Amino acid sequence: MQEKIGLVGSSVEIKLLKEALEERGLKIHYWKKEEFSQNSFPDDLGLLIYELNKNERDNPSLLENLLKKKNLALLLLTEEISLEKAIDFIRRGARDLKLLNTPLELLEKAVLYLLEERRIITTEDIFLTQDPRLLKILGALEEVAKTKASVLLTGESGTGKELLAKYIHSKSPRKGGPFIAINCAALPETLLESELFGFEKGAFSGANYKKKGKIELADGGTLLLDEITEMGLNLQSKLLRVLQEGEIDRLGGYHPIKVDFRLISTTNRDIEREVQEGRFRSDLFYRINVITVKVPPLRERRGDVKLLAKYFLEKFSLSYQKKFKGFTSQAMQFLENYPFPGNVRELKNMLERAVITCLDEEIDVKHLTDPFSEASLKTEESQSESVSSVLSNTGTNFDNSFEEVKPLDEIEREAIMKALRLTKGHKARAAELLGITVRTLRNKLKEYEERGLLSEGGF
Ligand SMILES: Nc1ncnc2c1ncn2[C@@H]1O[C@H](COP(=O)(O)OP(=O)(O)OP(=O)(O)O)[C@@H](O)[C@H]1O
Repeated sequence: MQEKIGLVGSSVEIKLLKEALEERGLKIHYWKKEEFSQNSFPDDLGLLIYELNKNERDNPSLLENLLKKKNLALLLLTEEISLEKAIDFIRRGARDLKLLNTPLELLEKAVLYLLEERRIITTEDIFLTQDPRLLKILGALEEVAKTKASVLLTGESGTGKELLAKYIHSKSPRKGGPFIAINCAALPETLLESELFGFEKGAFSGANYKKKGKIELADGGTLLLDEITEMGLNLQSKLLRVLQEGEIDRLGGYHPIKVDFRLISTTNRDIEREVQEGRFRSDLFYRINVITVKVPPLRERRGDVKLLAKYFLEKFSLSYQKKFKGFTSQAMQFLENYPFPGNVRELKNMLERAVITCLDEEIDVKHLTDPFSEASLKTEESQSESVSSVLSNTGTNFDNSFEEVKPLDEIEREAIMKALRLTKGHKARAAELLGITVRTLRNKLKEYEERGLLSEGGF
């Protein structure tokens, strides 16, 4: 999606704009003025940011070929221009026109607005990172993407596994094909089977029509099996057969159907342990993990917090049409120290909530913390006190007393127990408060139970 942005120009402003957009993780096709030809550039450009030279500024017909391209949003950047000429450009098909001395921030906004409008950046998040380990992984995955190798993505919930799977698909020769995802934990076994394999009319009572399964729908593209470790042993054997034979049998079908797809699987469980304990077939395990990537939790790549926080702030400001100067220094400090048990998903939810609730110019700690949390339910006067209590509850430590630093998994467990206490054991509400999925919460509780960390009396 991202390569659909082009930029033409040689002025300092254009270069600064290019840098600013790249810092947001956007990929840009860039041409110097003398290198660009109106007649040959990628067909799939959705937005072209184009700097006018003096000749072009005085004579809009010189841009005729660009202006008449229906599917291209053209943003023109220019030095002083007469109102009459500016209107002429817009009439002839330019989408927007800005002066080169417009502040960079506003130029960026105009570009982001058009990207939103063209759905170049709204529908999907761009996988943003500046973490050296993840950048290396992205580079390696670009190579892997060219092959058909199965990829297993492991890592905690909310770390971006599904987004990474989409990244692999977008870099693969199959990118023009479908990307089909199914969450194996979300459906009971029999439903999952019919969703995956499809069925013929009359295959079982209630099958009044023929339905293609997700595997068949992924033909020519990529199939993402989210939470593959939640699949039962019976279905695992069927999946293994598909991978071995390259064909599927619809339920109730007479003939196998050839399928060609790349498999990407994800799990946030210790899959090797699942194999050792007999819950996951070892032969299937070897088939699905030709390449394994462990996506690190957000707390282990603190540099990404700032980058992602700014990105989500921009994204949601655009969606909700609000304007903010940025974060207060306390808010930034909070973000930099908060452990994010729900990873990027939690950060994203936090920023969306902040954008909705903030009526000030800057996002402050009070906007980042959940309005339904215990601390936030206190009165206005005690707000600053409650903010510091939120910080200390989450293990944030602004002095140098090392003995107060707790291991992150302990802080995480305390946060979970507190959420359960506050919601009187209501798992869905607790998960919402924590910014994680109910499934993750269940998995965590199961793990605590196995480790004997749950007290007899409940939370
Ligand atoms: N590096 C990133 N850049 C931008 N957005 C991100 C990034 N990582 C995750 N996100 C966003 O955070 C949310 C959670 O990501 P995603 O669903 O990919 O996580 P996951 O690891 O698959 O979670 P789960 O295991 O719970 O399914 C999504 O909205 C995704 O777009």
